[in-house]
Amino acid sequence: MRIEEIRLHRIQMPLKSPFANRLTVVSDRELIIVEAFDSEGRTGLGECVAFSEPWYTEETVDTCWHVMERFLIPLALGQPLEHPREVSRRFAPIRRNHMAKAAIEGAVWDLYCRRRGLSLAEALGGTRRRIEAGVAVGAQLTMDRMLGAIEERVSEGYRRIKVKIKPGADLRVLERIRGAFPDLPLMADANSAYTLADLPKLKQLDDLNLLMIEQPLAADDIVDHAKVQAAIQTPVCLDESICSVDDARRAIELGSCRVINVKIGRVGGLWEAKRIHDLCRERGIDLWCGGMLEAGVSRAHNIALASLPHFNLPGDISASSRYWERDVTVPEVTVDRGMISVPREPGIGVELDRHRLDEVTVASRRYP
Ligand SMILES: O=C(O)CCC(=O)c1ccccc1C(=O)O
Ligand SMILES: [Mg+2]
Repeated sequence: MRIEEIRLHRIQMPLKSPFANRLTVVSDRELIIVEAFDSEGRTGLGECVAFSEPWYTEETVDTCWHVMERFLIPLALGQPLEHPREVSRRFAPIRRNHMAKAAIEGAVWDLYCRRRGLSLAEALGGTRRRIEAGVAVGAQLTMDRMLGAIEERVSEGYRRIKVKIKPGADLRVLERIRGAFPDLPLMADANSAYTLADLPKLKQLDDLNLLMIEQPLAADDIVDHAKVQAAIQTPVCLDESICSVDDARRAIELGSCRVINVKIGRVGGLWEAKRIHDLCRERGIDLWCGGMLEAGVSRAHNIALASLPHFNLPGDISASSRYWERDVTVPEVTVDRGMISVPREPGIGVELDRHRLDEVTVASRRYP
């Protein structure tokens, strides 16, 4: 197969309600939708999940557009590709820029699958027909609102709730939530809010029966996380620290985590994500698929990935309606008694809603 043309669409969509964590508040989500075309005019879809500002990783919508336009798209166009796994090899001369790479690679996967009449889940080795849905609740202004937001998600059927914590809003908040929902599968994401000096506080979380604590320490650390995991009973999950299968291997060897949250964008694509899946299965490390407040294209990629057998915990994969009044893809993703169906149509199983895409597009370009 040859990629003859690539189109980028920069979009901006308001979230139904702002999503707050300790680092930022996201109200308007900017994203880049990627279309890759073969010579027969078939299309594959990708989505770049970088944010407008570099608070989660160093990439932004602008840096991704630049890196795709200037470096990645020229490498992707023209030369024949046998299989999407070759894309990451072709991008290897470009350092990092994982979200930019994953966006193009994702479009190539979708195109490859549509050409072959395979669903993305099948092509990746997925075995589940339905996956468990979990949901993240953003920081709230008051405790009552937090409990109300959780109640709402629980009544929608979500199988696991994640809340954001930071110093000053951690133990007390979690105790209140635990008091109101004694049996709820509950976890906390710190987005690097703590240091080793907070170890006594992190130990106190052990009484709360949390599924895990996500990314307590720095985004670039795996050494101190090993000290935390050795000192506490609650499983440590790494998010920001894992940017490749090699990062995952080193973290596992050091004992830095018992769980990994894999995000396709953060690790540079589906192929790398699948390799992390295979490694976690071999080493007995729990695994789930994270979220990026994404639109329907990336959501569809996540669902296909999470159908692999070792995704053994509910991820941050929620219904389209969790974040969007109207998404750029159809059909929308729905949650039925806490489960999401894995599409069986060729490719990612969703199409662009052109009318909606046009409504939210701020810039489009085609290459070459
Ligand atoms: O529901 C989602 O899409 C994920 C919510 C979430 O926690 C998150 C959202 C944006 C960036 C980072 C994170 C995170 O997992 O740390
Ligand atoms: Mg996280």
